[in-house]
Amino acid sequence: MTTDTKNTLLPQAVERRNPGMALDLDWVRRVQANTSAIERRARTLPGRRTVKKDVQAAWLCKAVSCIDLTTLAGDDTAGRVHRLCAKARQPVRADLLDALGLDGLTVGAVCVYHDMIAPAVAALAGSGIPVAAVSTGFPAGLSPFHLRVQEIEESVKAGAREIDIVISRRHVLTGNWEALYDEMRTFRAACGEAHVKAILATGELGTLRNVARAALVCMMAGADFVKTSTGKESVNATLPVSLVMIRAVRDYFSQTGVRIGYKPAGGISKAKDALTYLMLIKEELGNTWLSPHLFRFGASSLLGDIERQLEHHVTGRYSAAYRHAMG
Ligand SMILES: O=C[C@H](O)COP(=O)(O)O
Repeated sequence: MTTDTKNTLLPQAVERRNPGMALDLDWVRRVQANTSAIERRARTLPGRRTVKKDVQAAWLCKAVSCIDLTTLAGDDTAGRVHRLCAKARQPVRADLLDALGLDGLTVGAVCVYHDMIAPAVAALAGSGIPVAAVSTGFPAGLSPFHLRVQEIEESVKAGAREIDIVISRRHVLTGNWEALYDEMRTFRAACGEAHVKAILATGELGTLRNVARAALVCMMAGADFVKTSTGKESVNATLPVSLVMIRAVRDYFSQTGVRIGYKPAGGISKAKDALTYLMLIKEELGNTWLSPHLFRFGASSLLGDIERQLEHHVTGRYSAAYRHAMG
């Protein structure tokens, strides 16, 4: 992979949405997941394919451009969100960026709870960085349905350009694909022009087959992205789950010609893990998906480790982690 020709990784205009399609239950029921084969393939990924030096630095910058820089804590304040947004605008120190030959670099989005949209929108004004809001009774998604829909509408009105919804896990666990489809369809309609990411909460779906089927149904109902986790489940993003979801994205593309984005989220905090995910995307989906339009990391602390690695690449030294702290 090379860096973009103009040496900038700044936000670009948004491309085509997923229009969705009618629910195709035959297709959903045909979907299987060979757990042992998937786990075997996942075990081959970390550390096997390494990229070195300049290429690695370019990949790490690409990873930064794909981060949904996230704060989803009960004690979030406008001050914390302002600091996070300052980091989103300039995720890597200017001297490091210079040494890496990049003119511009931002993260993909800033992801917050509904109440923090206004300070985030204000702090990101003019940057082109979208605000993503978690809505629909995040993280459990168990508030009354009409309130979940209303929350989306309020978040869009407050300026969120991306909405991360949580699905009702029980629809998956009971195989009620019609209910999941209708729910997702309603959420997507409430989003209007805002892009919608469907959080599957894969750690609570029981089986990889359920993960594959849930991803497919959400795509049929118009999800622009499928996302693994809220970050609040006991098991969040994993490589086997990612393989299953990425292959669902690939199948959906081959059947419909529509590209859906993928967002692993929760527990991704190391630069080397980010590289593994980028390799996985490249190998399974191809270079087109290595773009913030089609790939995001949901992460609160990944950026700090990537910046440390980039600093090491440029200066040959590591500084203490607190020098790259946020919040
Ligand atoms: O969607 C993003 C996650 O909530 C972030 O999870 P993390 O704090 O484990 O990086």
